[in-house]
Amino acid sequence: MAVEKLILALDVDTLAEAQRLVSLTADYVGMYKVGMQLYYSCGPELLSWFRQNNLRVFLDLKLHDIPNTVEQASRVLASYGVEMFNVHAAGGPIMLKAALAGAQAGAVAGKRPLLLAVTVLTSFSQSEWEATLGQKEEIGQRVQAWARLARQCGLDGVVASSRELPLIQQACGPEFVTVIPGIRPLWAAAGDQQRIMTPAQALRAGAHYLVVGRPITGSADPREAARRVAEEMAEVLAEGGKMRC
Ligand SMILES: O=C(O)c1cc(=O)[nH]c(=O)n1[C@@H]1O[C@H](COP(=O)(O)O)[C@@H](O)[C@H]1O
Repeated sequence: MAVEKLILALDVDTLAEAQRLVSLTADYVGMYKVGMQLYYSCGPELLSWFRQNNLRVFLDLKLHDIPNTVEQASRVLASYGVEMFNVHAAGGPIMLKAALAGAQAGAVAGKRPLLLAVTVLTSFSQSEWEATLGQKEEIGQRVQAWARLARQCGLDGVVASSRELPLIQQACGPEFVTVIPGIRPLWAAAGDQQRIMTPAQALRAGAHYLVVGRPITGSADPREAARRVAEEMAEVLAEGGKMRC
């Protein structure tokens, strides 16, 4: 059965390849992420295929520009009827509020997408963050500050690594949506991801959604890889269900 909290990152070049991955994984995956690679390659028309097939989409284009540009782009993205999309928290409060206004203006049938703020990319380690960007603070502190800012600006949640979940929850409460990439089952290679956790660890830490890409899409058997991730998640979710009873 599909795990609603599992988002598969369709980082491929063509709609045909995306469709192949969807047909292999639809039994296990709750939502699909369309990111820069697929969107820039195919254009917005590809989203109509997802709409026609009632597939939920996280449109990951990470907007970051002056407020007016982000507001107008957000209006356009919201009009595609996607479930969620994202902007960079580093754009600051005026840009974040402009993104929200744009999302509201583009809402389809009165329903706007969830708007998420990307915090510190999961590909940064603390040492690289300090050495290459000259940052002085802990990544966790920056993520927490940006999560708090996003919430104050009316956004629905953040994209962050699972390691920062306690700090985000402390600042923003348990309802603030957390979308967590940098997910690596024990059997998958980390690649360029630095701040990682397994699906089970991330769910136990309280993540609302997990984003998984290459461990599934780069596998020789994407269907089996998706099944294994979904099974690991379902076990933890079942534990949570028992605890609540
Ligand atoms: O916004 C994102 O989705 C995102 C933010 C982030 O900090 N780290 C991150 O990996 N992502 C995206 O999540 C996906 C992770 O893919 P894999 O590393 O292949 O599992 C990619 O499509 C990234 O673009």
